[in-house]
Amino acid sequence: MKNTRVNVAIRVRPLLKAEIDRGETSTELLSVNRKNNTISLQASHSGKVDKSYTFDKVISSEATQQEVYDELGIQEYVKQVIDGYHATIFAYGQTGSGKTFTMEGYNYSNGGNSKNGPKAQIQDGDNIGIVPRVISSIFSQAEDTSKQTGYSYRIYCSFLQLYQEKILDLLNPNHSKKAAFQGPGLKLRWNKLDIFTVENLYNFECKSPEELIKYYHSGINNKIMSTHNLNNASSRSHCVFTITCECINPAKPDNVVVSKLQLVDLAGSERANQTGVKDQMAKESIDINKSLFTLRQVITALTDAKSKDYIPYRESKLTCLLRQSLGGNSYSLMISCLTPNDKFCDENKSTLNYASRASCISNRPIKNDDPKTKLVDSLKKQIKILNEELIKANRHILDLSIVKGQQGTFFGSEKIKKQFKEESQMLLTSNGFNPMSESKLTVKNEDILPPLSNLTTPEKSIKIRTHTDQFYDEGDDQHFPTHHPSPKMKNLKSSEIMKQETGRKKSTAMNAEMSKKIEEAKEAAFERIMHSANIVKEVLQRNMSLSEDIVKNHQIVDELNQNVYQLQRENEDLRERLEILETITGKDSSSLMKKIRGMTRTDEDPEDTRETEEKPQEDVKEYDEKEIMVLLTNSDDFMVKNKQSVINALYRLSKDKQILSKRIENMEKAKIKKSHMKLRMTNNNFYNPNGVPDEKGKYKATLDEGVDDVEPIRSILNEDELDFNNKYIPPQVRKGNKLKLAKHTSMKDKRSYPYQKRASEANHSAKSEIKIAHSFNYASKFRRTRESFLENESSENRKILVQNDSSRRYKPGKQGVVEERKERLNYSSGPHNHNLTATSAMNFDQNMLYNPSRLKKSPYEIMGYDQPNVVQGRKGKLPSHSKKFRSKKKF
Ligand SMILES: Nc1ncnc2c1ncn2[C@@H]1O[C@H](COP(=O)(O)OP(=O)(O)OP(=O)(O)O)[C@@H](O)[C@H]1O
Repeated sequence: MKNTRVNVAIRVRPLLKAEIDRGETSTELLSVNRKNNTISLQASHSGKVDKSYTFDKVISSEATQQEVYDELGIQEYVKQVIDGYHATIFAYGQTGSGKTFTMEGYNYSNGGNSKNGPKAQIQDGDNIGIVPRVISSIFSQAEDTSKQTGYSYRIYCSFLQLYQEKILDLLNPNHSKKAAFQGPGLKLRWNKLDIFTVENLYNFECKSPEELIKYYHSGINNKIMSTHNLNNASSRSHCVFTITCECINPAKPDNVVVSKLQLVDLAGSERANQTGVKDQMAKESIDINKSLFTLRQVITALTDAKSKDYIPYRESKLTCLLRQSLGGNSYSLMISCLTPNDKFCDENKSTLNYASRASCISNRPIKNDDPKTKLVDSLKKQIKILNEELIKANRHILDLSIVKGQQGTFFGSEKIKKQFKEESQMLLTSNGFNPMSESKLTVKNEDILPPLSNLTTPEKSIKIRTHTDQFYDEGDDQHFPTHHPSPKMKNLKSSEIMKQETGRKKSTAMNAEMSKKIEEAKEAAFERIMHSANIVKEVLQRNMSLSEDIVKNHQIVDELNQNVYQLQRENEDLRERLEILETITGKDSSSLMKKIRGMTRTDEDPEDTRETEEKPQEDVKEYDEKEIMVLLTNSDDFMVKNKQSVINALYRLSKDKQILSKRIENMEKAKIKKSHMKLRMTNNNFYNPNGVPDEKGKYKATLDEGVDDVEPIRSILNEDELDFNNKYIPPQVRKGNKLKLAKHTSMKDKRSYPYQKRASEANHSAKSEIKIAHSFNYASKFRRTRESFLENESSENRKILVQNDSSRRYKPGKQGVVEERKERLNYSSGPHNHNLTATSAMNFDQNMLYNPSRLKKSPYEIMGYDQPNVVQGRKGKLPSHSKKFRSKKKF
């Protein structure tokens, strides 16, 4: 198994005729060097190179489809699949950048009344893209390999689209019906190895390229396309065409190798203000952006050493489907498409950044052998190792048997036993033993010596002699007849014995002297060695301390790089969150973006900075959005506050939006009932964003039961910003600041309890009153937020938005001047009535929200968190709305 990177190629499309007609330009913002495979991005119109990137392949706009196919080495990927490996080719980039053109290459009709939008005009020719070329190539490659190896191949195909997080089968006719879009779609299952498979997906066997391409074309016709400002035929779903290849070896018919080639055409990221999409298409756009956001998170996590432990594959079905392609066992190629249009410099930069990150992802392709065959192979390997061990053991027994002069008992297969017996017989005969005297040689611990076969010949002979001498001294006549001393010794005369004795003494003395000298020499040598070893040790120690220093320095550099990288990531995160904000609110955040860019840019683009400085600061206390701006512009710790304030703003906006829609609904009902406007408030209006119930357990309603506020901004929240109920946790609470949490809880209790007590005494549904008050709070808060939005809207939009706001009972004005205060609803209230007059509600509203000093001190405001103020008043009384009372009252 070898590691391989995800290969990344860049393709820049030419400027389209429609773009030229609109007067859009491509003023070398992207300069492509096809030779070096580099692409540089120039800082807007300044001519300065902003950043230069190098990829595996960079293809400029004039390249033909055939050149793209050849230069990207698509044939190689097909070959890997034939050889039994998985491969993935996917196109990535913003909308209209040429992904579908690269993968399919067909022209699209102009949509019209067609059910699924523009239709592909299937044609053959030079313009066909990667998939049709792969289809014709895979069969020919399979045939060639089959001729060489004798293997046979079976080819299958499946085609799915991921539309609004639903998997739909493009080859299943039922899935192209409208009902299918409303259904749950196909299920995604995964196994222990985290391999995801789509349940019940049609998989057709194809005998020829014609059959395969027929299925591909029928799938293309079923996919959902639409027209928007940036693309006449824009994919509204991510499409995955999978070619499965089964390879059968006739010698091992049970071993079927199954490999897959995934060809993915992703939908492009898009901005609502550029594409001009509305209604259903706007929803599609949010889903596309969400899944691409997760894809980018996966790419980031795979290349970030810190977050490698958790890769968020499961957060989107798209990333589940690409699990094996990114950080998995597949050969992968990412084709990042760019548009040369100057307008999309930021989008191109983002694409290039993620492409360059993706090129650092490493995959581990493995051959997809049949699991049974894999097991058999591994068992065979084990048997081989065990046989080798057995041979070693037998050799050991053989050596011992020679030493003892006996035939040993050998182990293993008959063949091995026979081989060793013959060898041992030969050796015993050559050493003068009787090979026939076979005995059971028991191997004791002390017998286990290093195998003699491993030693060189002289050593071997010495060893054998040592053992034989040992037996000789013991006088083992029977087994060592040729070496037995007794007969010779008996025949020696005494003088000869004497001579031998003297000679032996002399030689012993000489030997002793020699051994003394040797010992001395040894000691001297040892000292010298020790001295040298000490020097080496010192040098090594010095080296070690030096290398430690180097490692430390590297760590410091790494940390610094990490910090820089982190800042860049946060900056990009912010941009993306703003995009999502823009998609949610339908509002152009480009002015905000400009400011942020102005903030982060220090040395360049003085124009932007000036613009930020010149814009007068407005009353920050009055408007939430301006509060954010102040945070953004004045903060030292820019990134942290910036992120938090954007989250707060998103959070408030999403809440306000939902509350407003509820409010509108209620008001509509009220209108119908004319004289008896009963505001039946359900628990839904009442919520406790921190999920902390009061001590009486009265405030059980949580975000989950009430408005599901987190969902629209969920994708931009980090794990640690949500509690186990998936609720957003404000930073102060998250940090475990118990004091603040306690204060926050007790204040809420103080304010709520007397009111409830009073309500129960009066047999009055305080709850519903509180809820109404909340509802009004929301409405007016929304109004304030809306006012700030309206300021930036064109007069036309402003008019429409104001008209649409059916809950607009208060005219815009500073510090809550209620102009329609006189309005009384024809509706009675009393202690036994479960409802509350609109006047009372207005009073709550006025009292609680339009007193700026109170607002300023609200704990929720201090915490940067938008909690509706719980009704506050004197015990047992409804809070007064008189000016006098209002001015006295304080938190
Ligand atoms: N290399 C190219 N040469 C000529 N025309 C191209 C090239 N690339 C793209 N185009 C044209 O640009 C337009 C947009 O391309 P395409 O539909 O492939 O974009 P896309 O990235 O798939 O967009 P979306 O994400 O919205 O589906 C099409 O009209 C296509 O024909």
